[in-house]
Amino acid sequence: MQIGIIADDFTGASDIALTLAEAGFRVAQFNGVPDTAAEPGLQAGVVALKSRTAPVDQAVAESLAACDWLLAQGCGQIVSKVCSTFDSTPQGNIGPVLEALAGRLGARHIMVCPAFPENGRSVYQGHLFVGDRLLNESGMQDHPLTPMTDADLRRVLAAQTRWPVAHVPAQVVARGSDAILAALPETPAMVIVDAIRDADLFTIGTAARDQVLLCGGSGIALGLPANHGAVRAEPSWDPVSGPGVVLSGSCSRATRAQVARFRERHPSIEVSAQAVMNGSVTAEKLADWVLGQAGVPLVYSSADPQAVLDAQQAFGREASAHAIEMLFARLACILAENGVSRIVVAGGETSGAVVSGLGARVLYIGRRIAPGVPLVHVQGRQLALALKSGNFGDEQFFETALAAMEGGR
Ligand SMILES: Nc1ncnc2c1ncn2[C@@H]1O[C@H](COP(=O)(O)OP(=O)(O)O)[C@@H](O)[C@H]1O
Ligand SMILES: O=C(O)[C@@H](O)C(=O)COP(=O)(O)O
Repeated sequence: MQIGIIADDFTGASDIALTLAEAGFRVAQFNGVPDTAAEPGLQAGVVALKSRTAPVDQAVAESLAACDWLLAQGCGQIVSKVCSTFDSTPQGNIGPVLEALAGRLGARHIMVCPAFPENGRSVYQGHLFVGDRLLNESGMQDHPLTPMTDADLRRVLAAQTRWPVAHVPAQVVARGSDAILAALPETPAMVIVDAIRDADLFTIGTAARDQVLLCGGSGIALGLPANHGAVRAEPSWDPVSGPGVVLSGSCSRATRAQVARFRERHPSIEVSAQAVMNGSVTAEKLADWVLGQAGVPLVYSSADPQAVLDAQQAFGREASAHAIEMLFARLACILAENGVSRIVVAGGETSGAVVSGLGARVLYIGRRIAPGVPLVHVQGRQLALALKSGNFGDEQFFETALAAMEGGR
């Protein structure tokens, strides 16, 4: 393997795995740190962790374990994959994880760029935009676990690390990869690099040829396979048919619109945090309901910011999130055991829980359903998944994903 990715959540992992696959690399997603060697012939491995919201010590330990495994597979470059909206808790895992990885790898500079222009995330003058809004006005300020209230990435990162945080502005990036390298400070630093177009990310990829450690969203990987001579290609997909289900634990704006649309045309059931916490809803009861439906049903806990806030005030932020995630994990496990073979999941934390519930250790990446979301196939099983990041996909995403799994559109 040449490039190793440590992803802080599962949707993010499949997002960057798609970028690498489309750039022509043979890639697999590993859910958690594997305890055996990877199959031969892979050029990139993505280790998916559920560390974005974990306590700092745990996130650091898991990231180092992932790094060690990737180094043992031969990787010469490590990418720490974070969200394109730079999601982190107020305690902040991104800075401490990068410090630890830099220590392990001997990195002096860490270029940091979460831009994903195709999905509207751009970094300009150190600030992160979602479309034409600053991050803190994009809806991310209401995220259930990682509210983002500051768009200045230099300030966000500086609050999480003892390292100096430098900045390479768009004007320098536009001058090319040598200009980026020349702009890196002489002393060790984390460096926010602006990118507003894919072309900027390709330039950053070229500049990063000899950098042992990088940090970013999936866009940071756009130009990396070309450094190894890879040529762009569409990943292949073997169709999977059979019963399907949509599981949505994401409360992000895009997901709520997708839920609203899907509900109009398909059987659906809402799960409230209250019902999960008082035990009146269980995975077993939900599975009975799902398996009794004609067509593809939707189970969702997706709720607006006020409902989420009410639940958090009543039961606690972590406790309500954890209980809902465990419900989806158990539900997915029962459904797969009963023949459900197409599962669309909305939400990064939710996807982590579901994939763990399914006991899926290795995922192969198929073609794209939407920017940042590939079809994925669980190794050794007739089971297709789509792990959709909260804010990705258009309103028809769920229907598109289910059809794409069967080979159609
Ligand atoms: N109704 C709800 N009330 C409180 N928390 C919720 C509710 N529904 C989902 N959650 C929690 O919110 C979090 C959503 O995060 P995630 O799945 O990563 O979605 P996204 O990709 O949109 O960020 C999960 O931990 C989930 O369990
Ligand atoms: O970079 C991104 O935006 C995604 O790859 C990602 O990490 C999304 O996280 P969630 O919104 O929590 O699914």
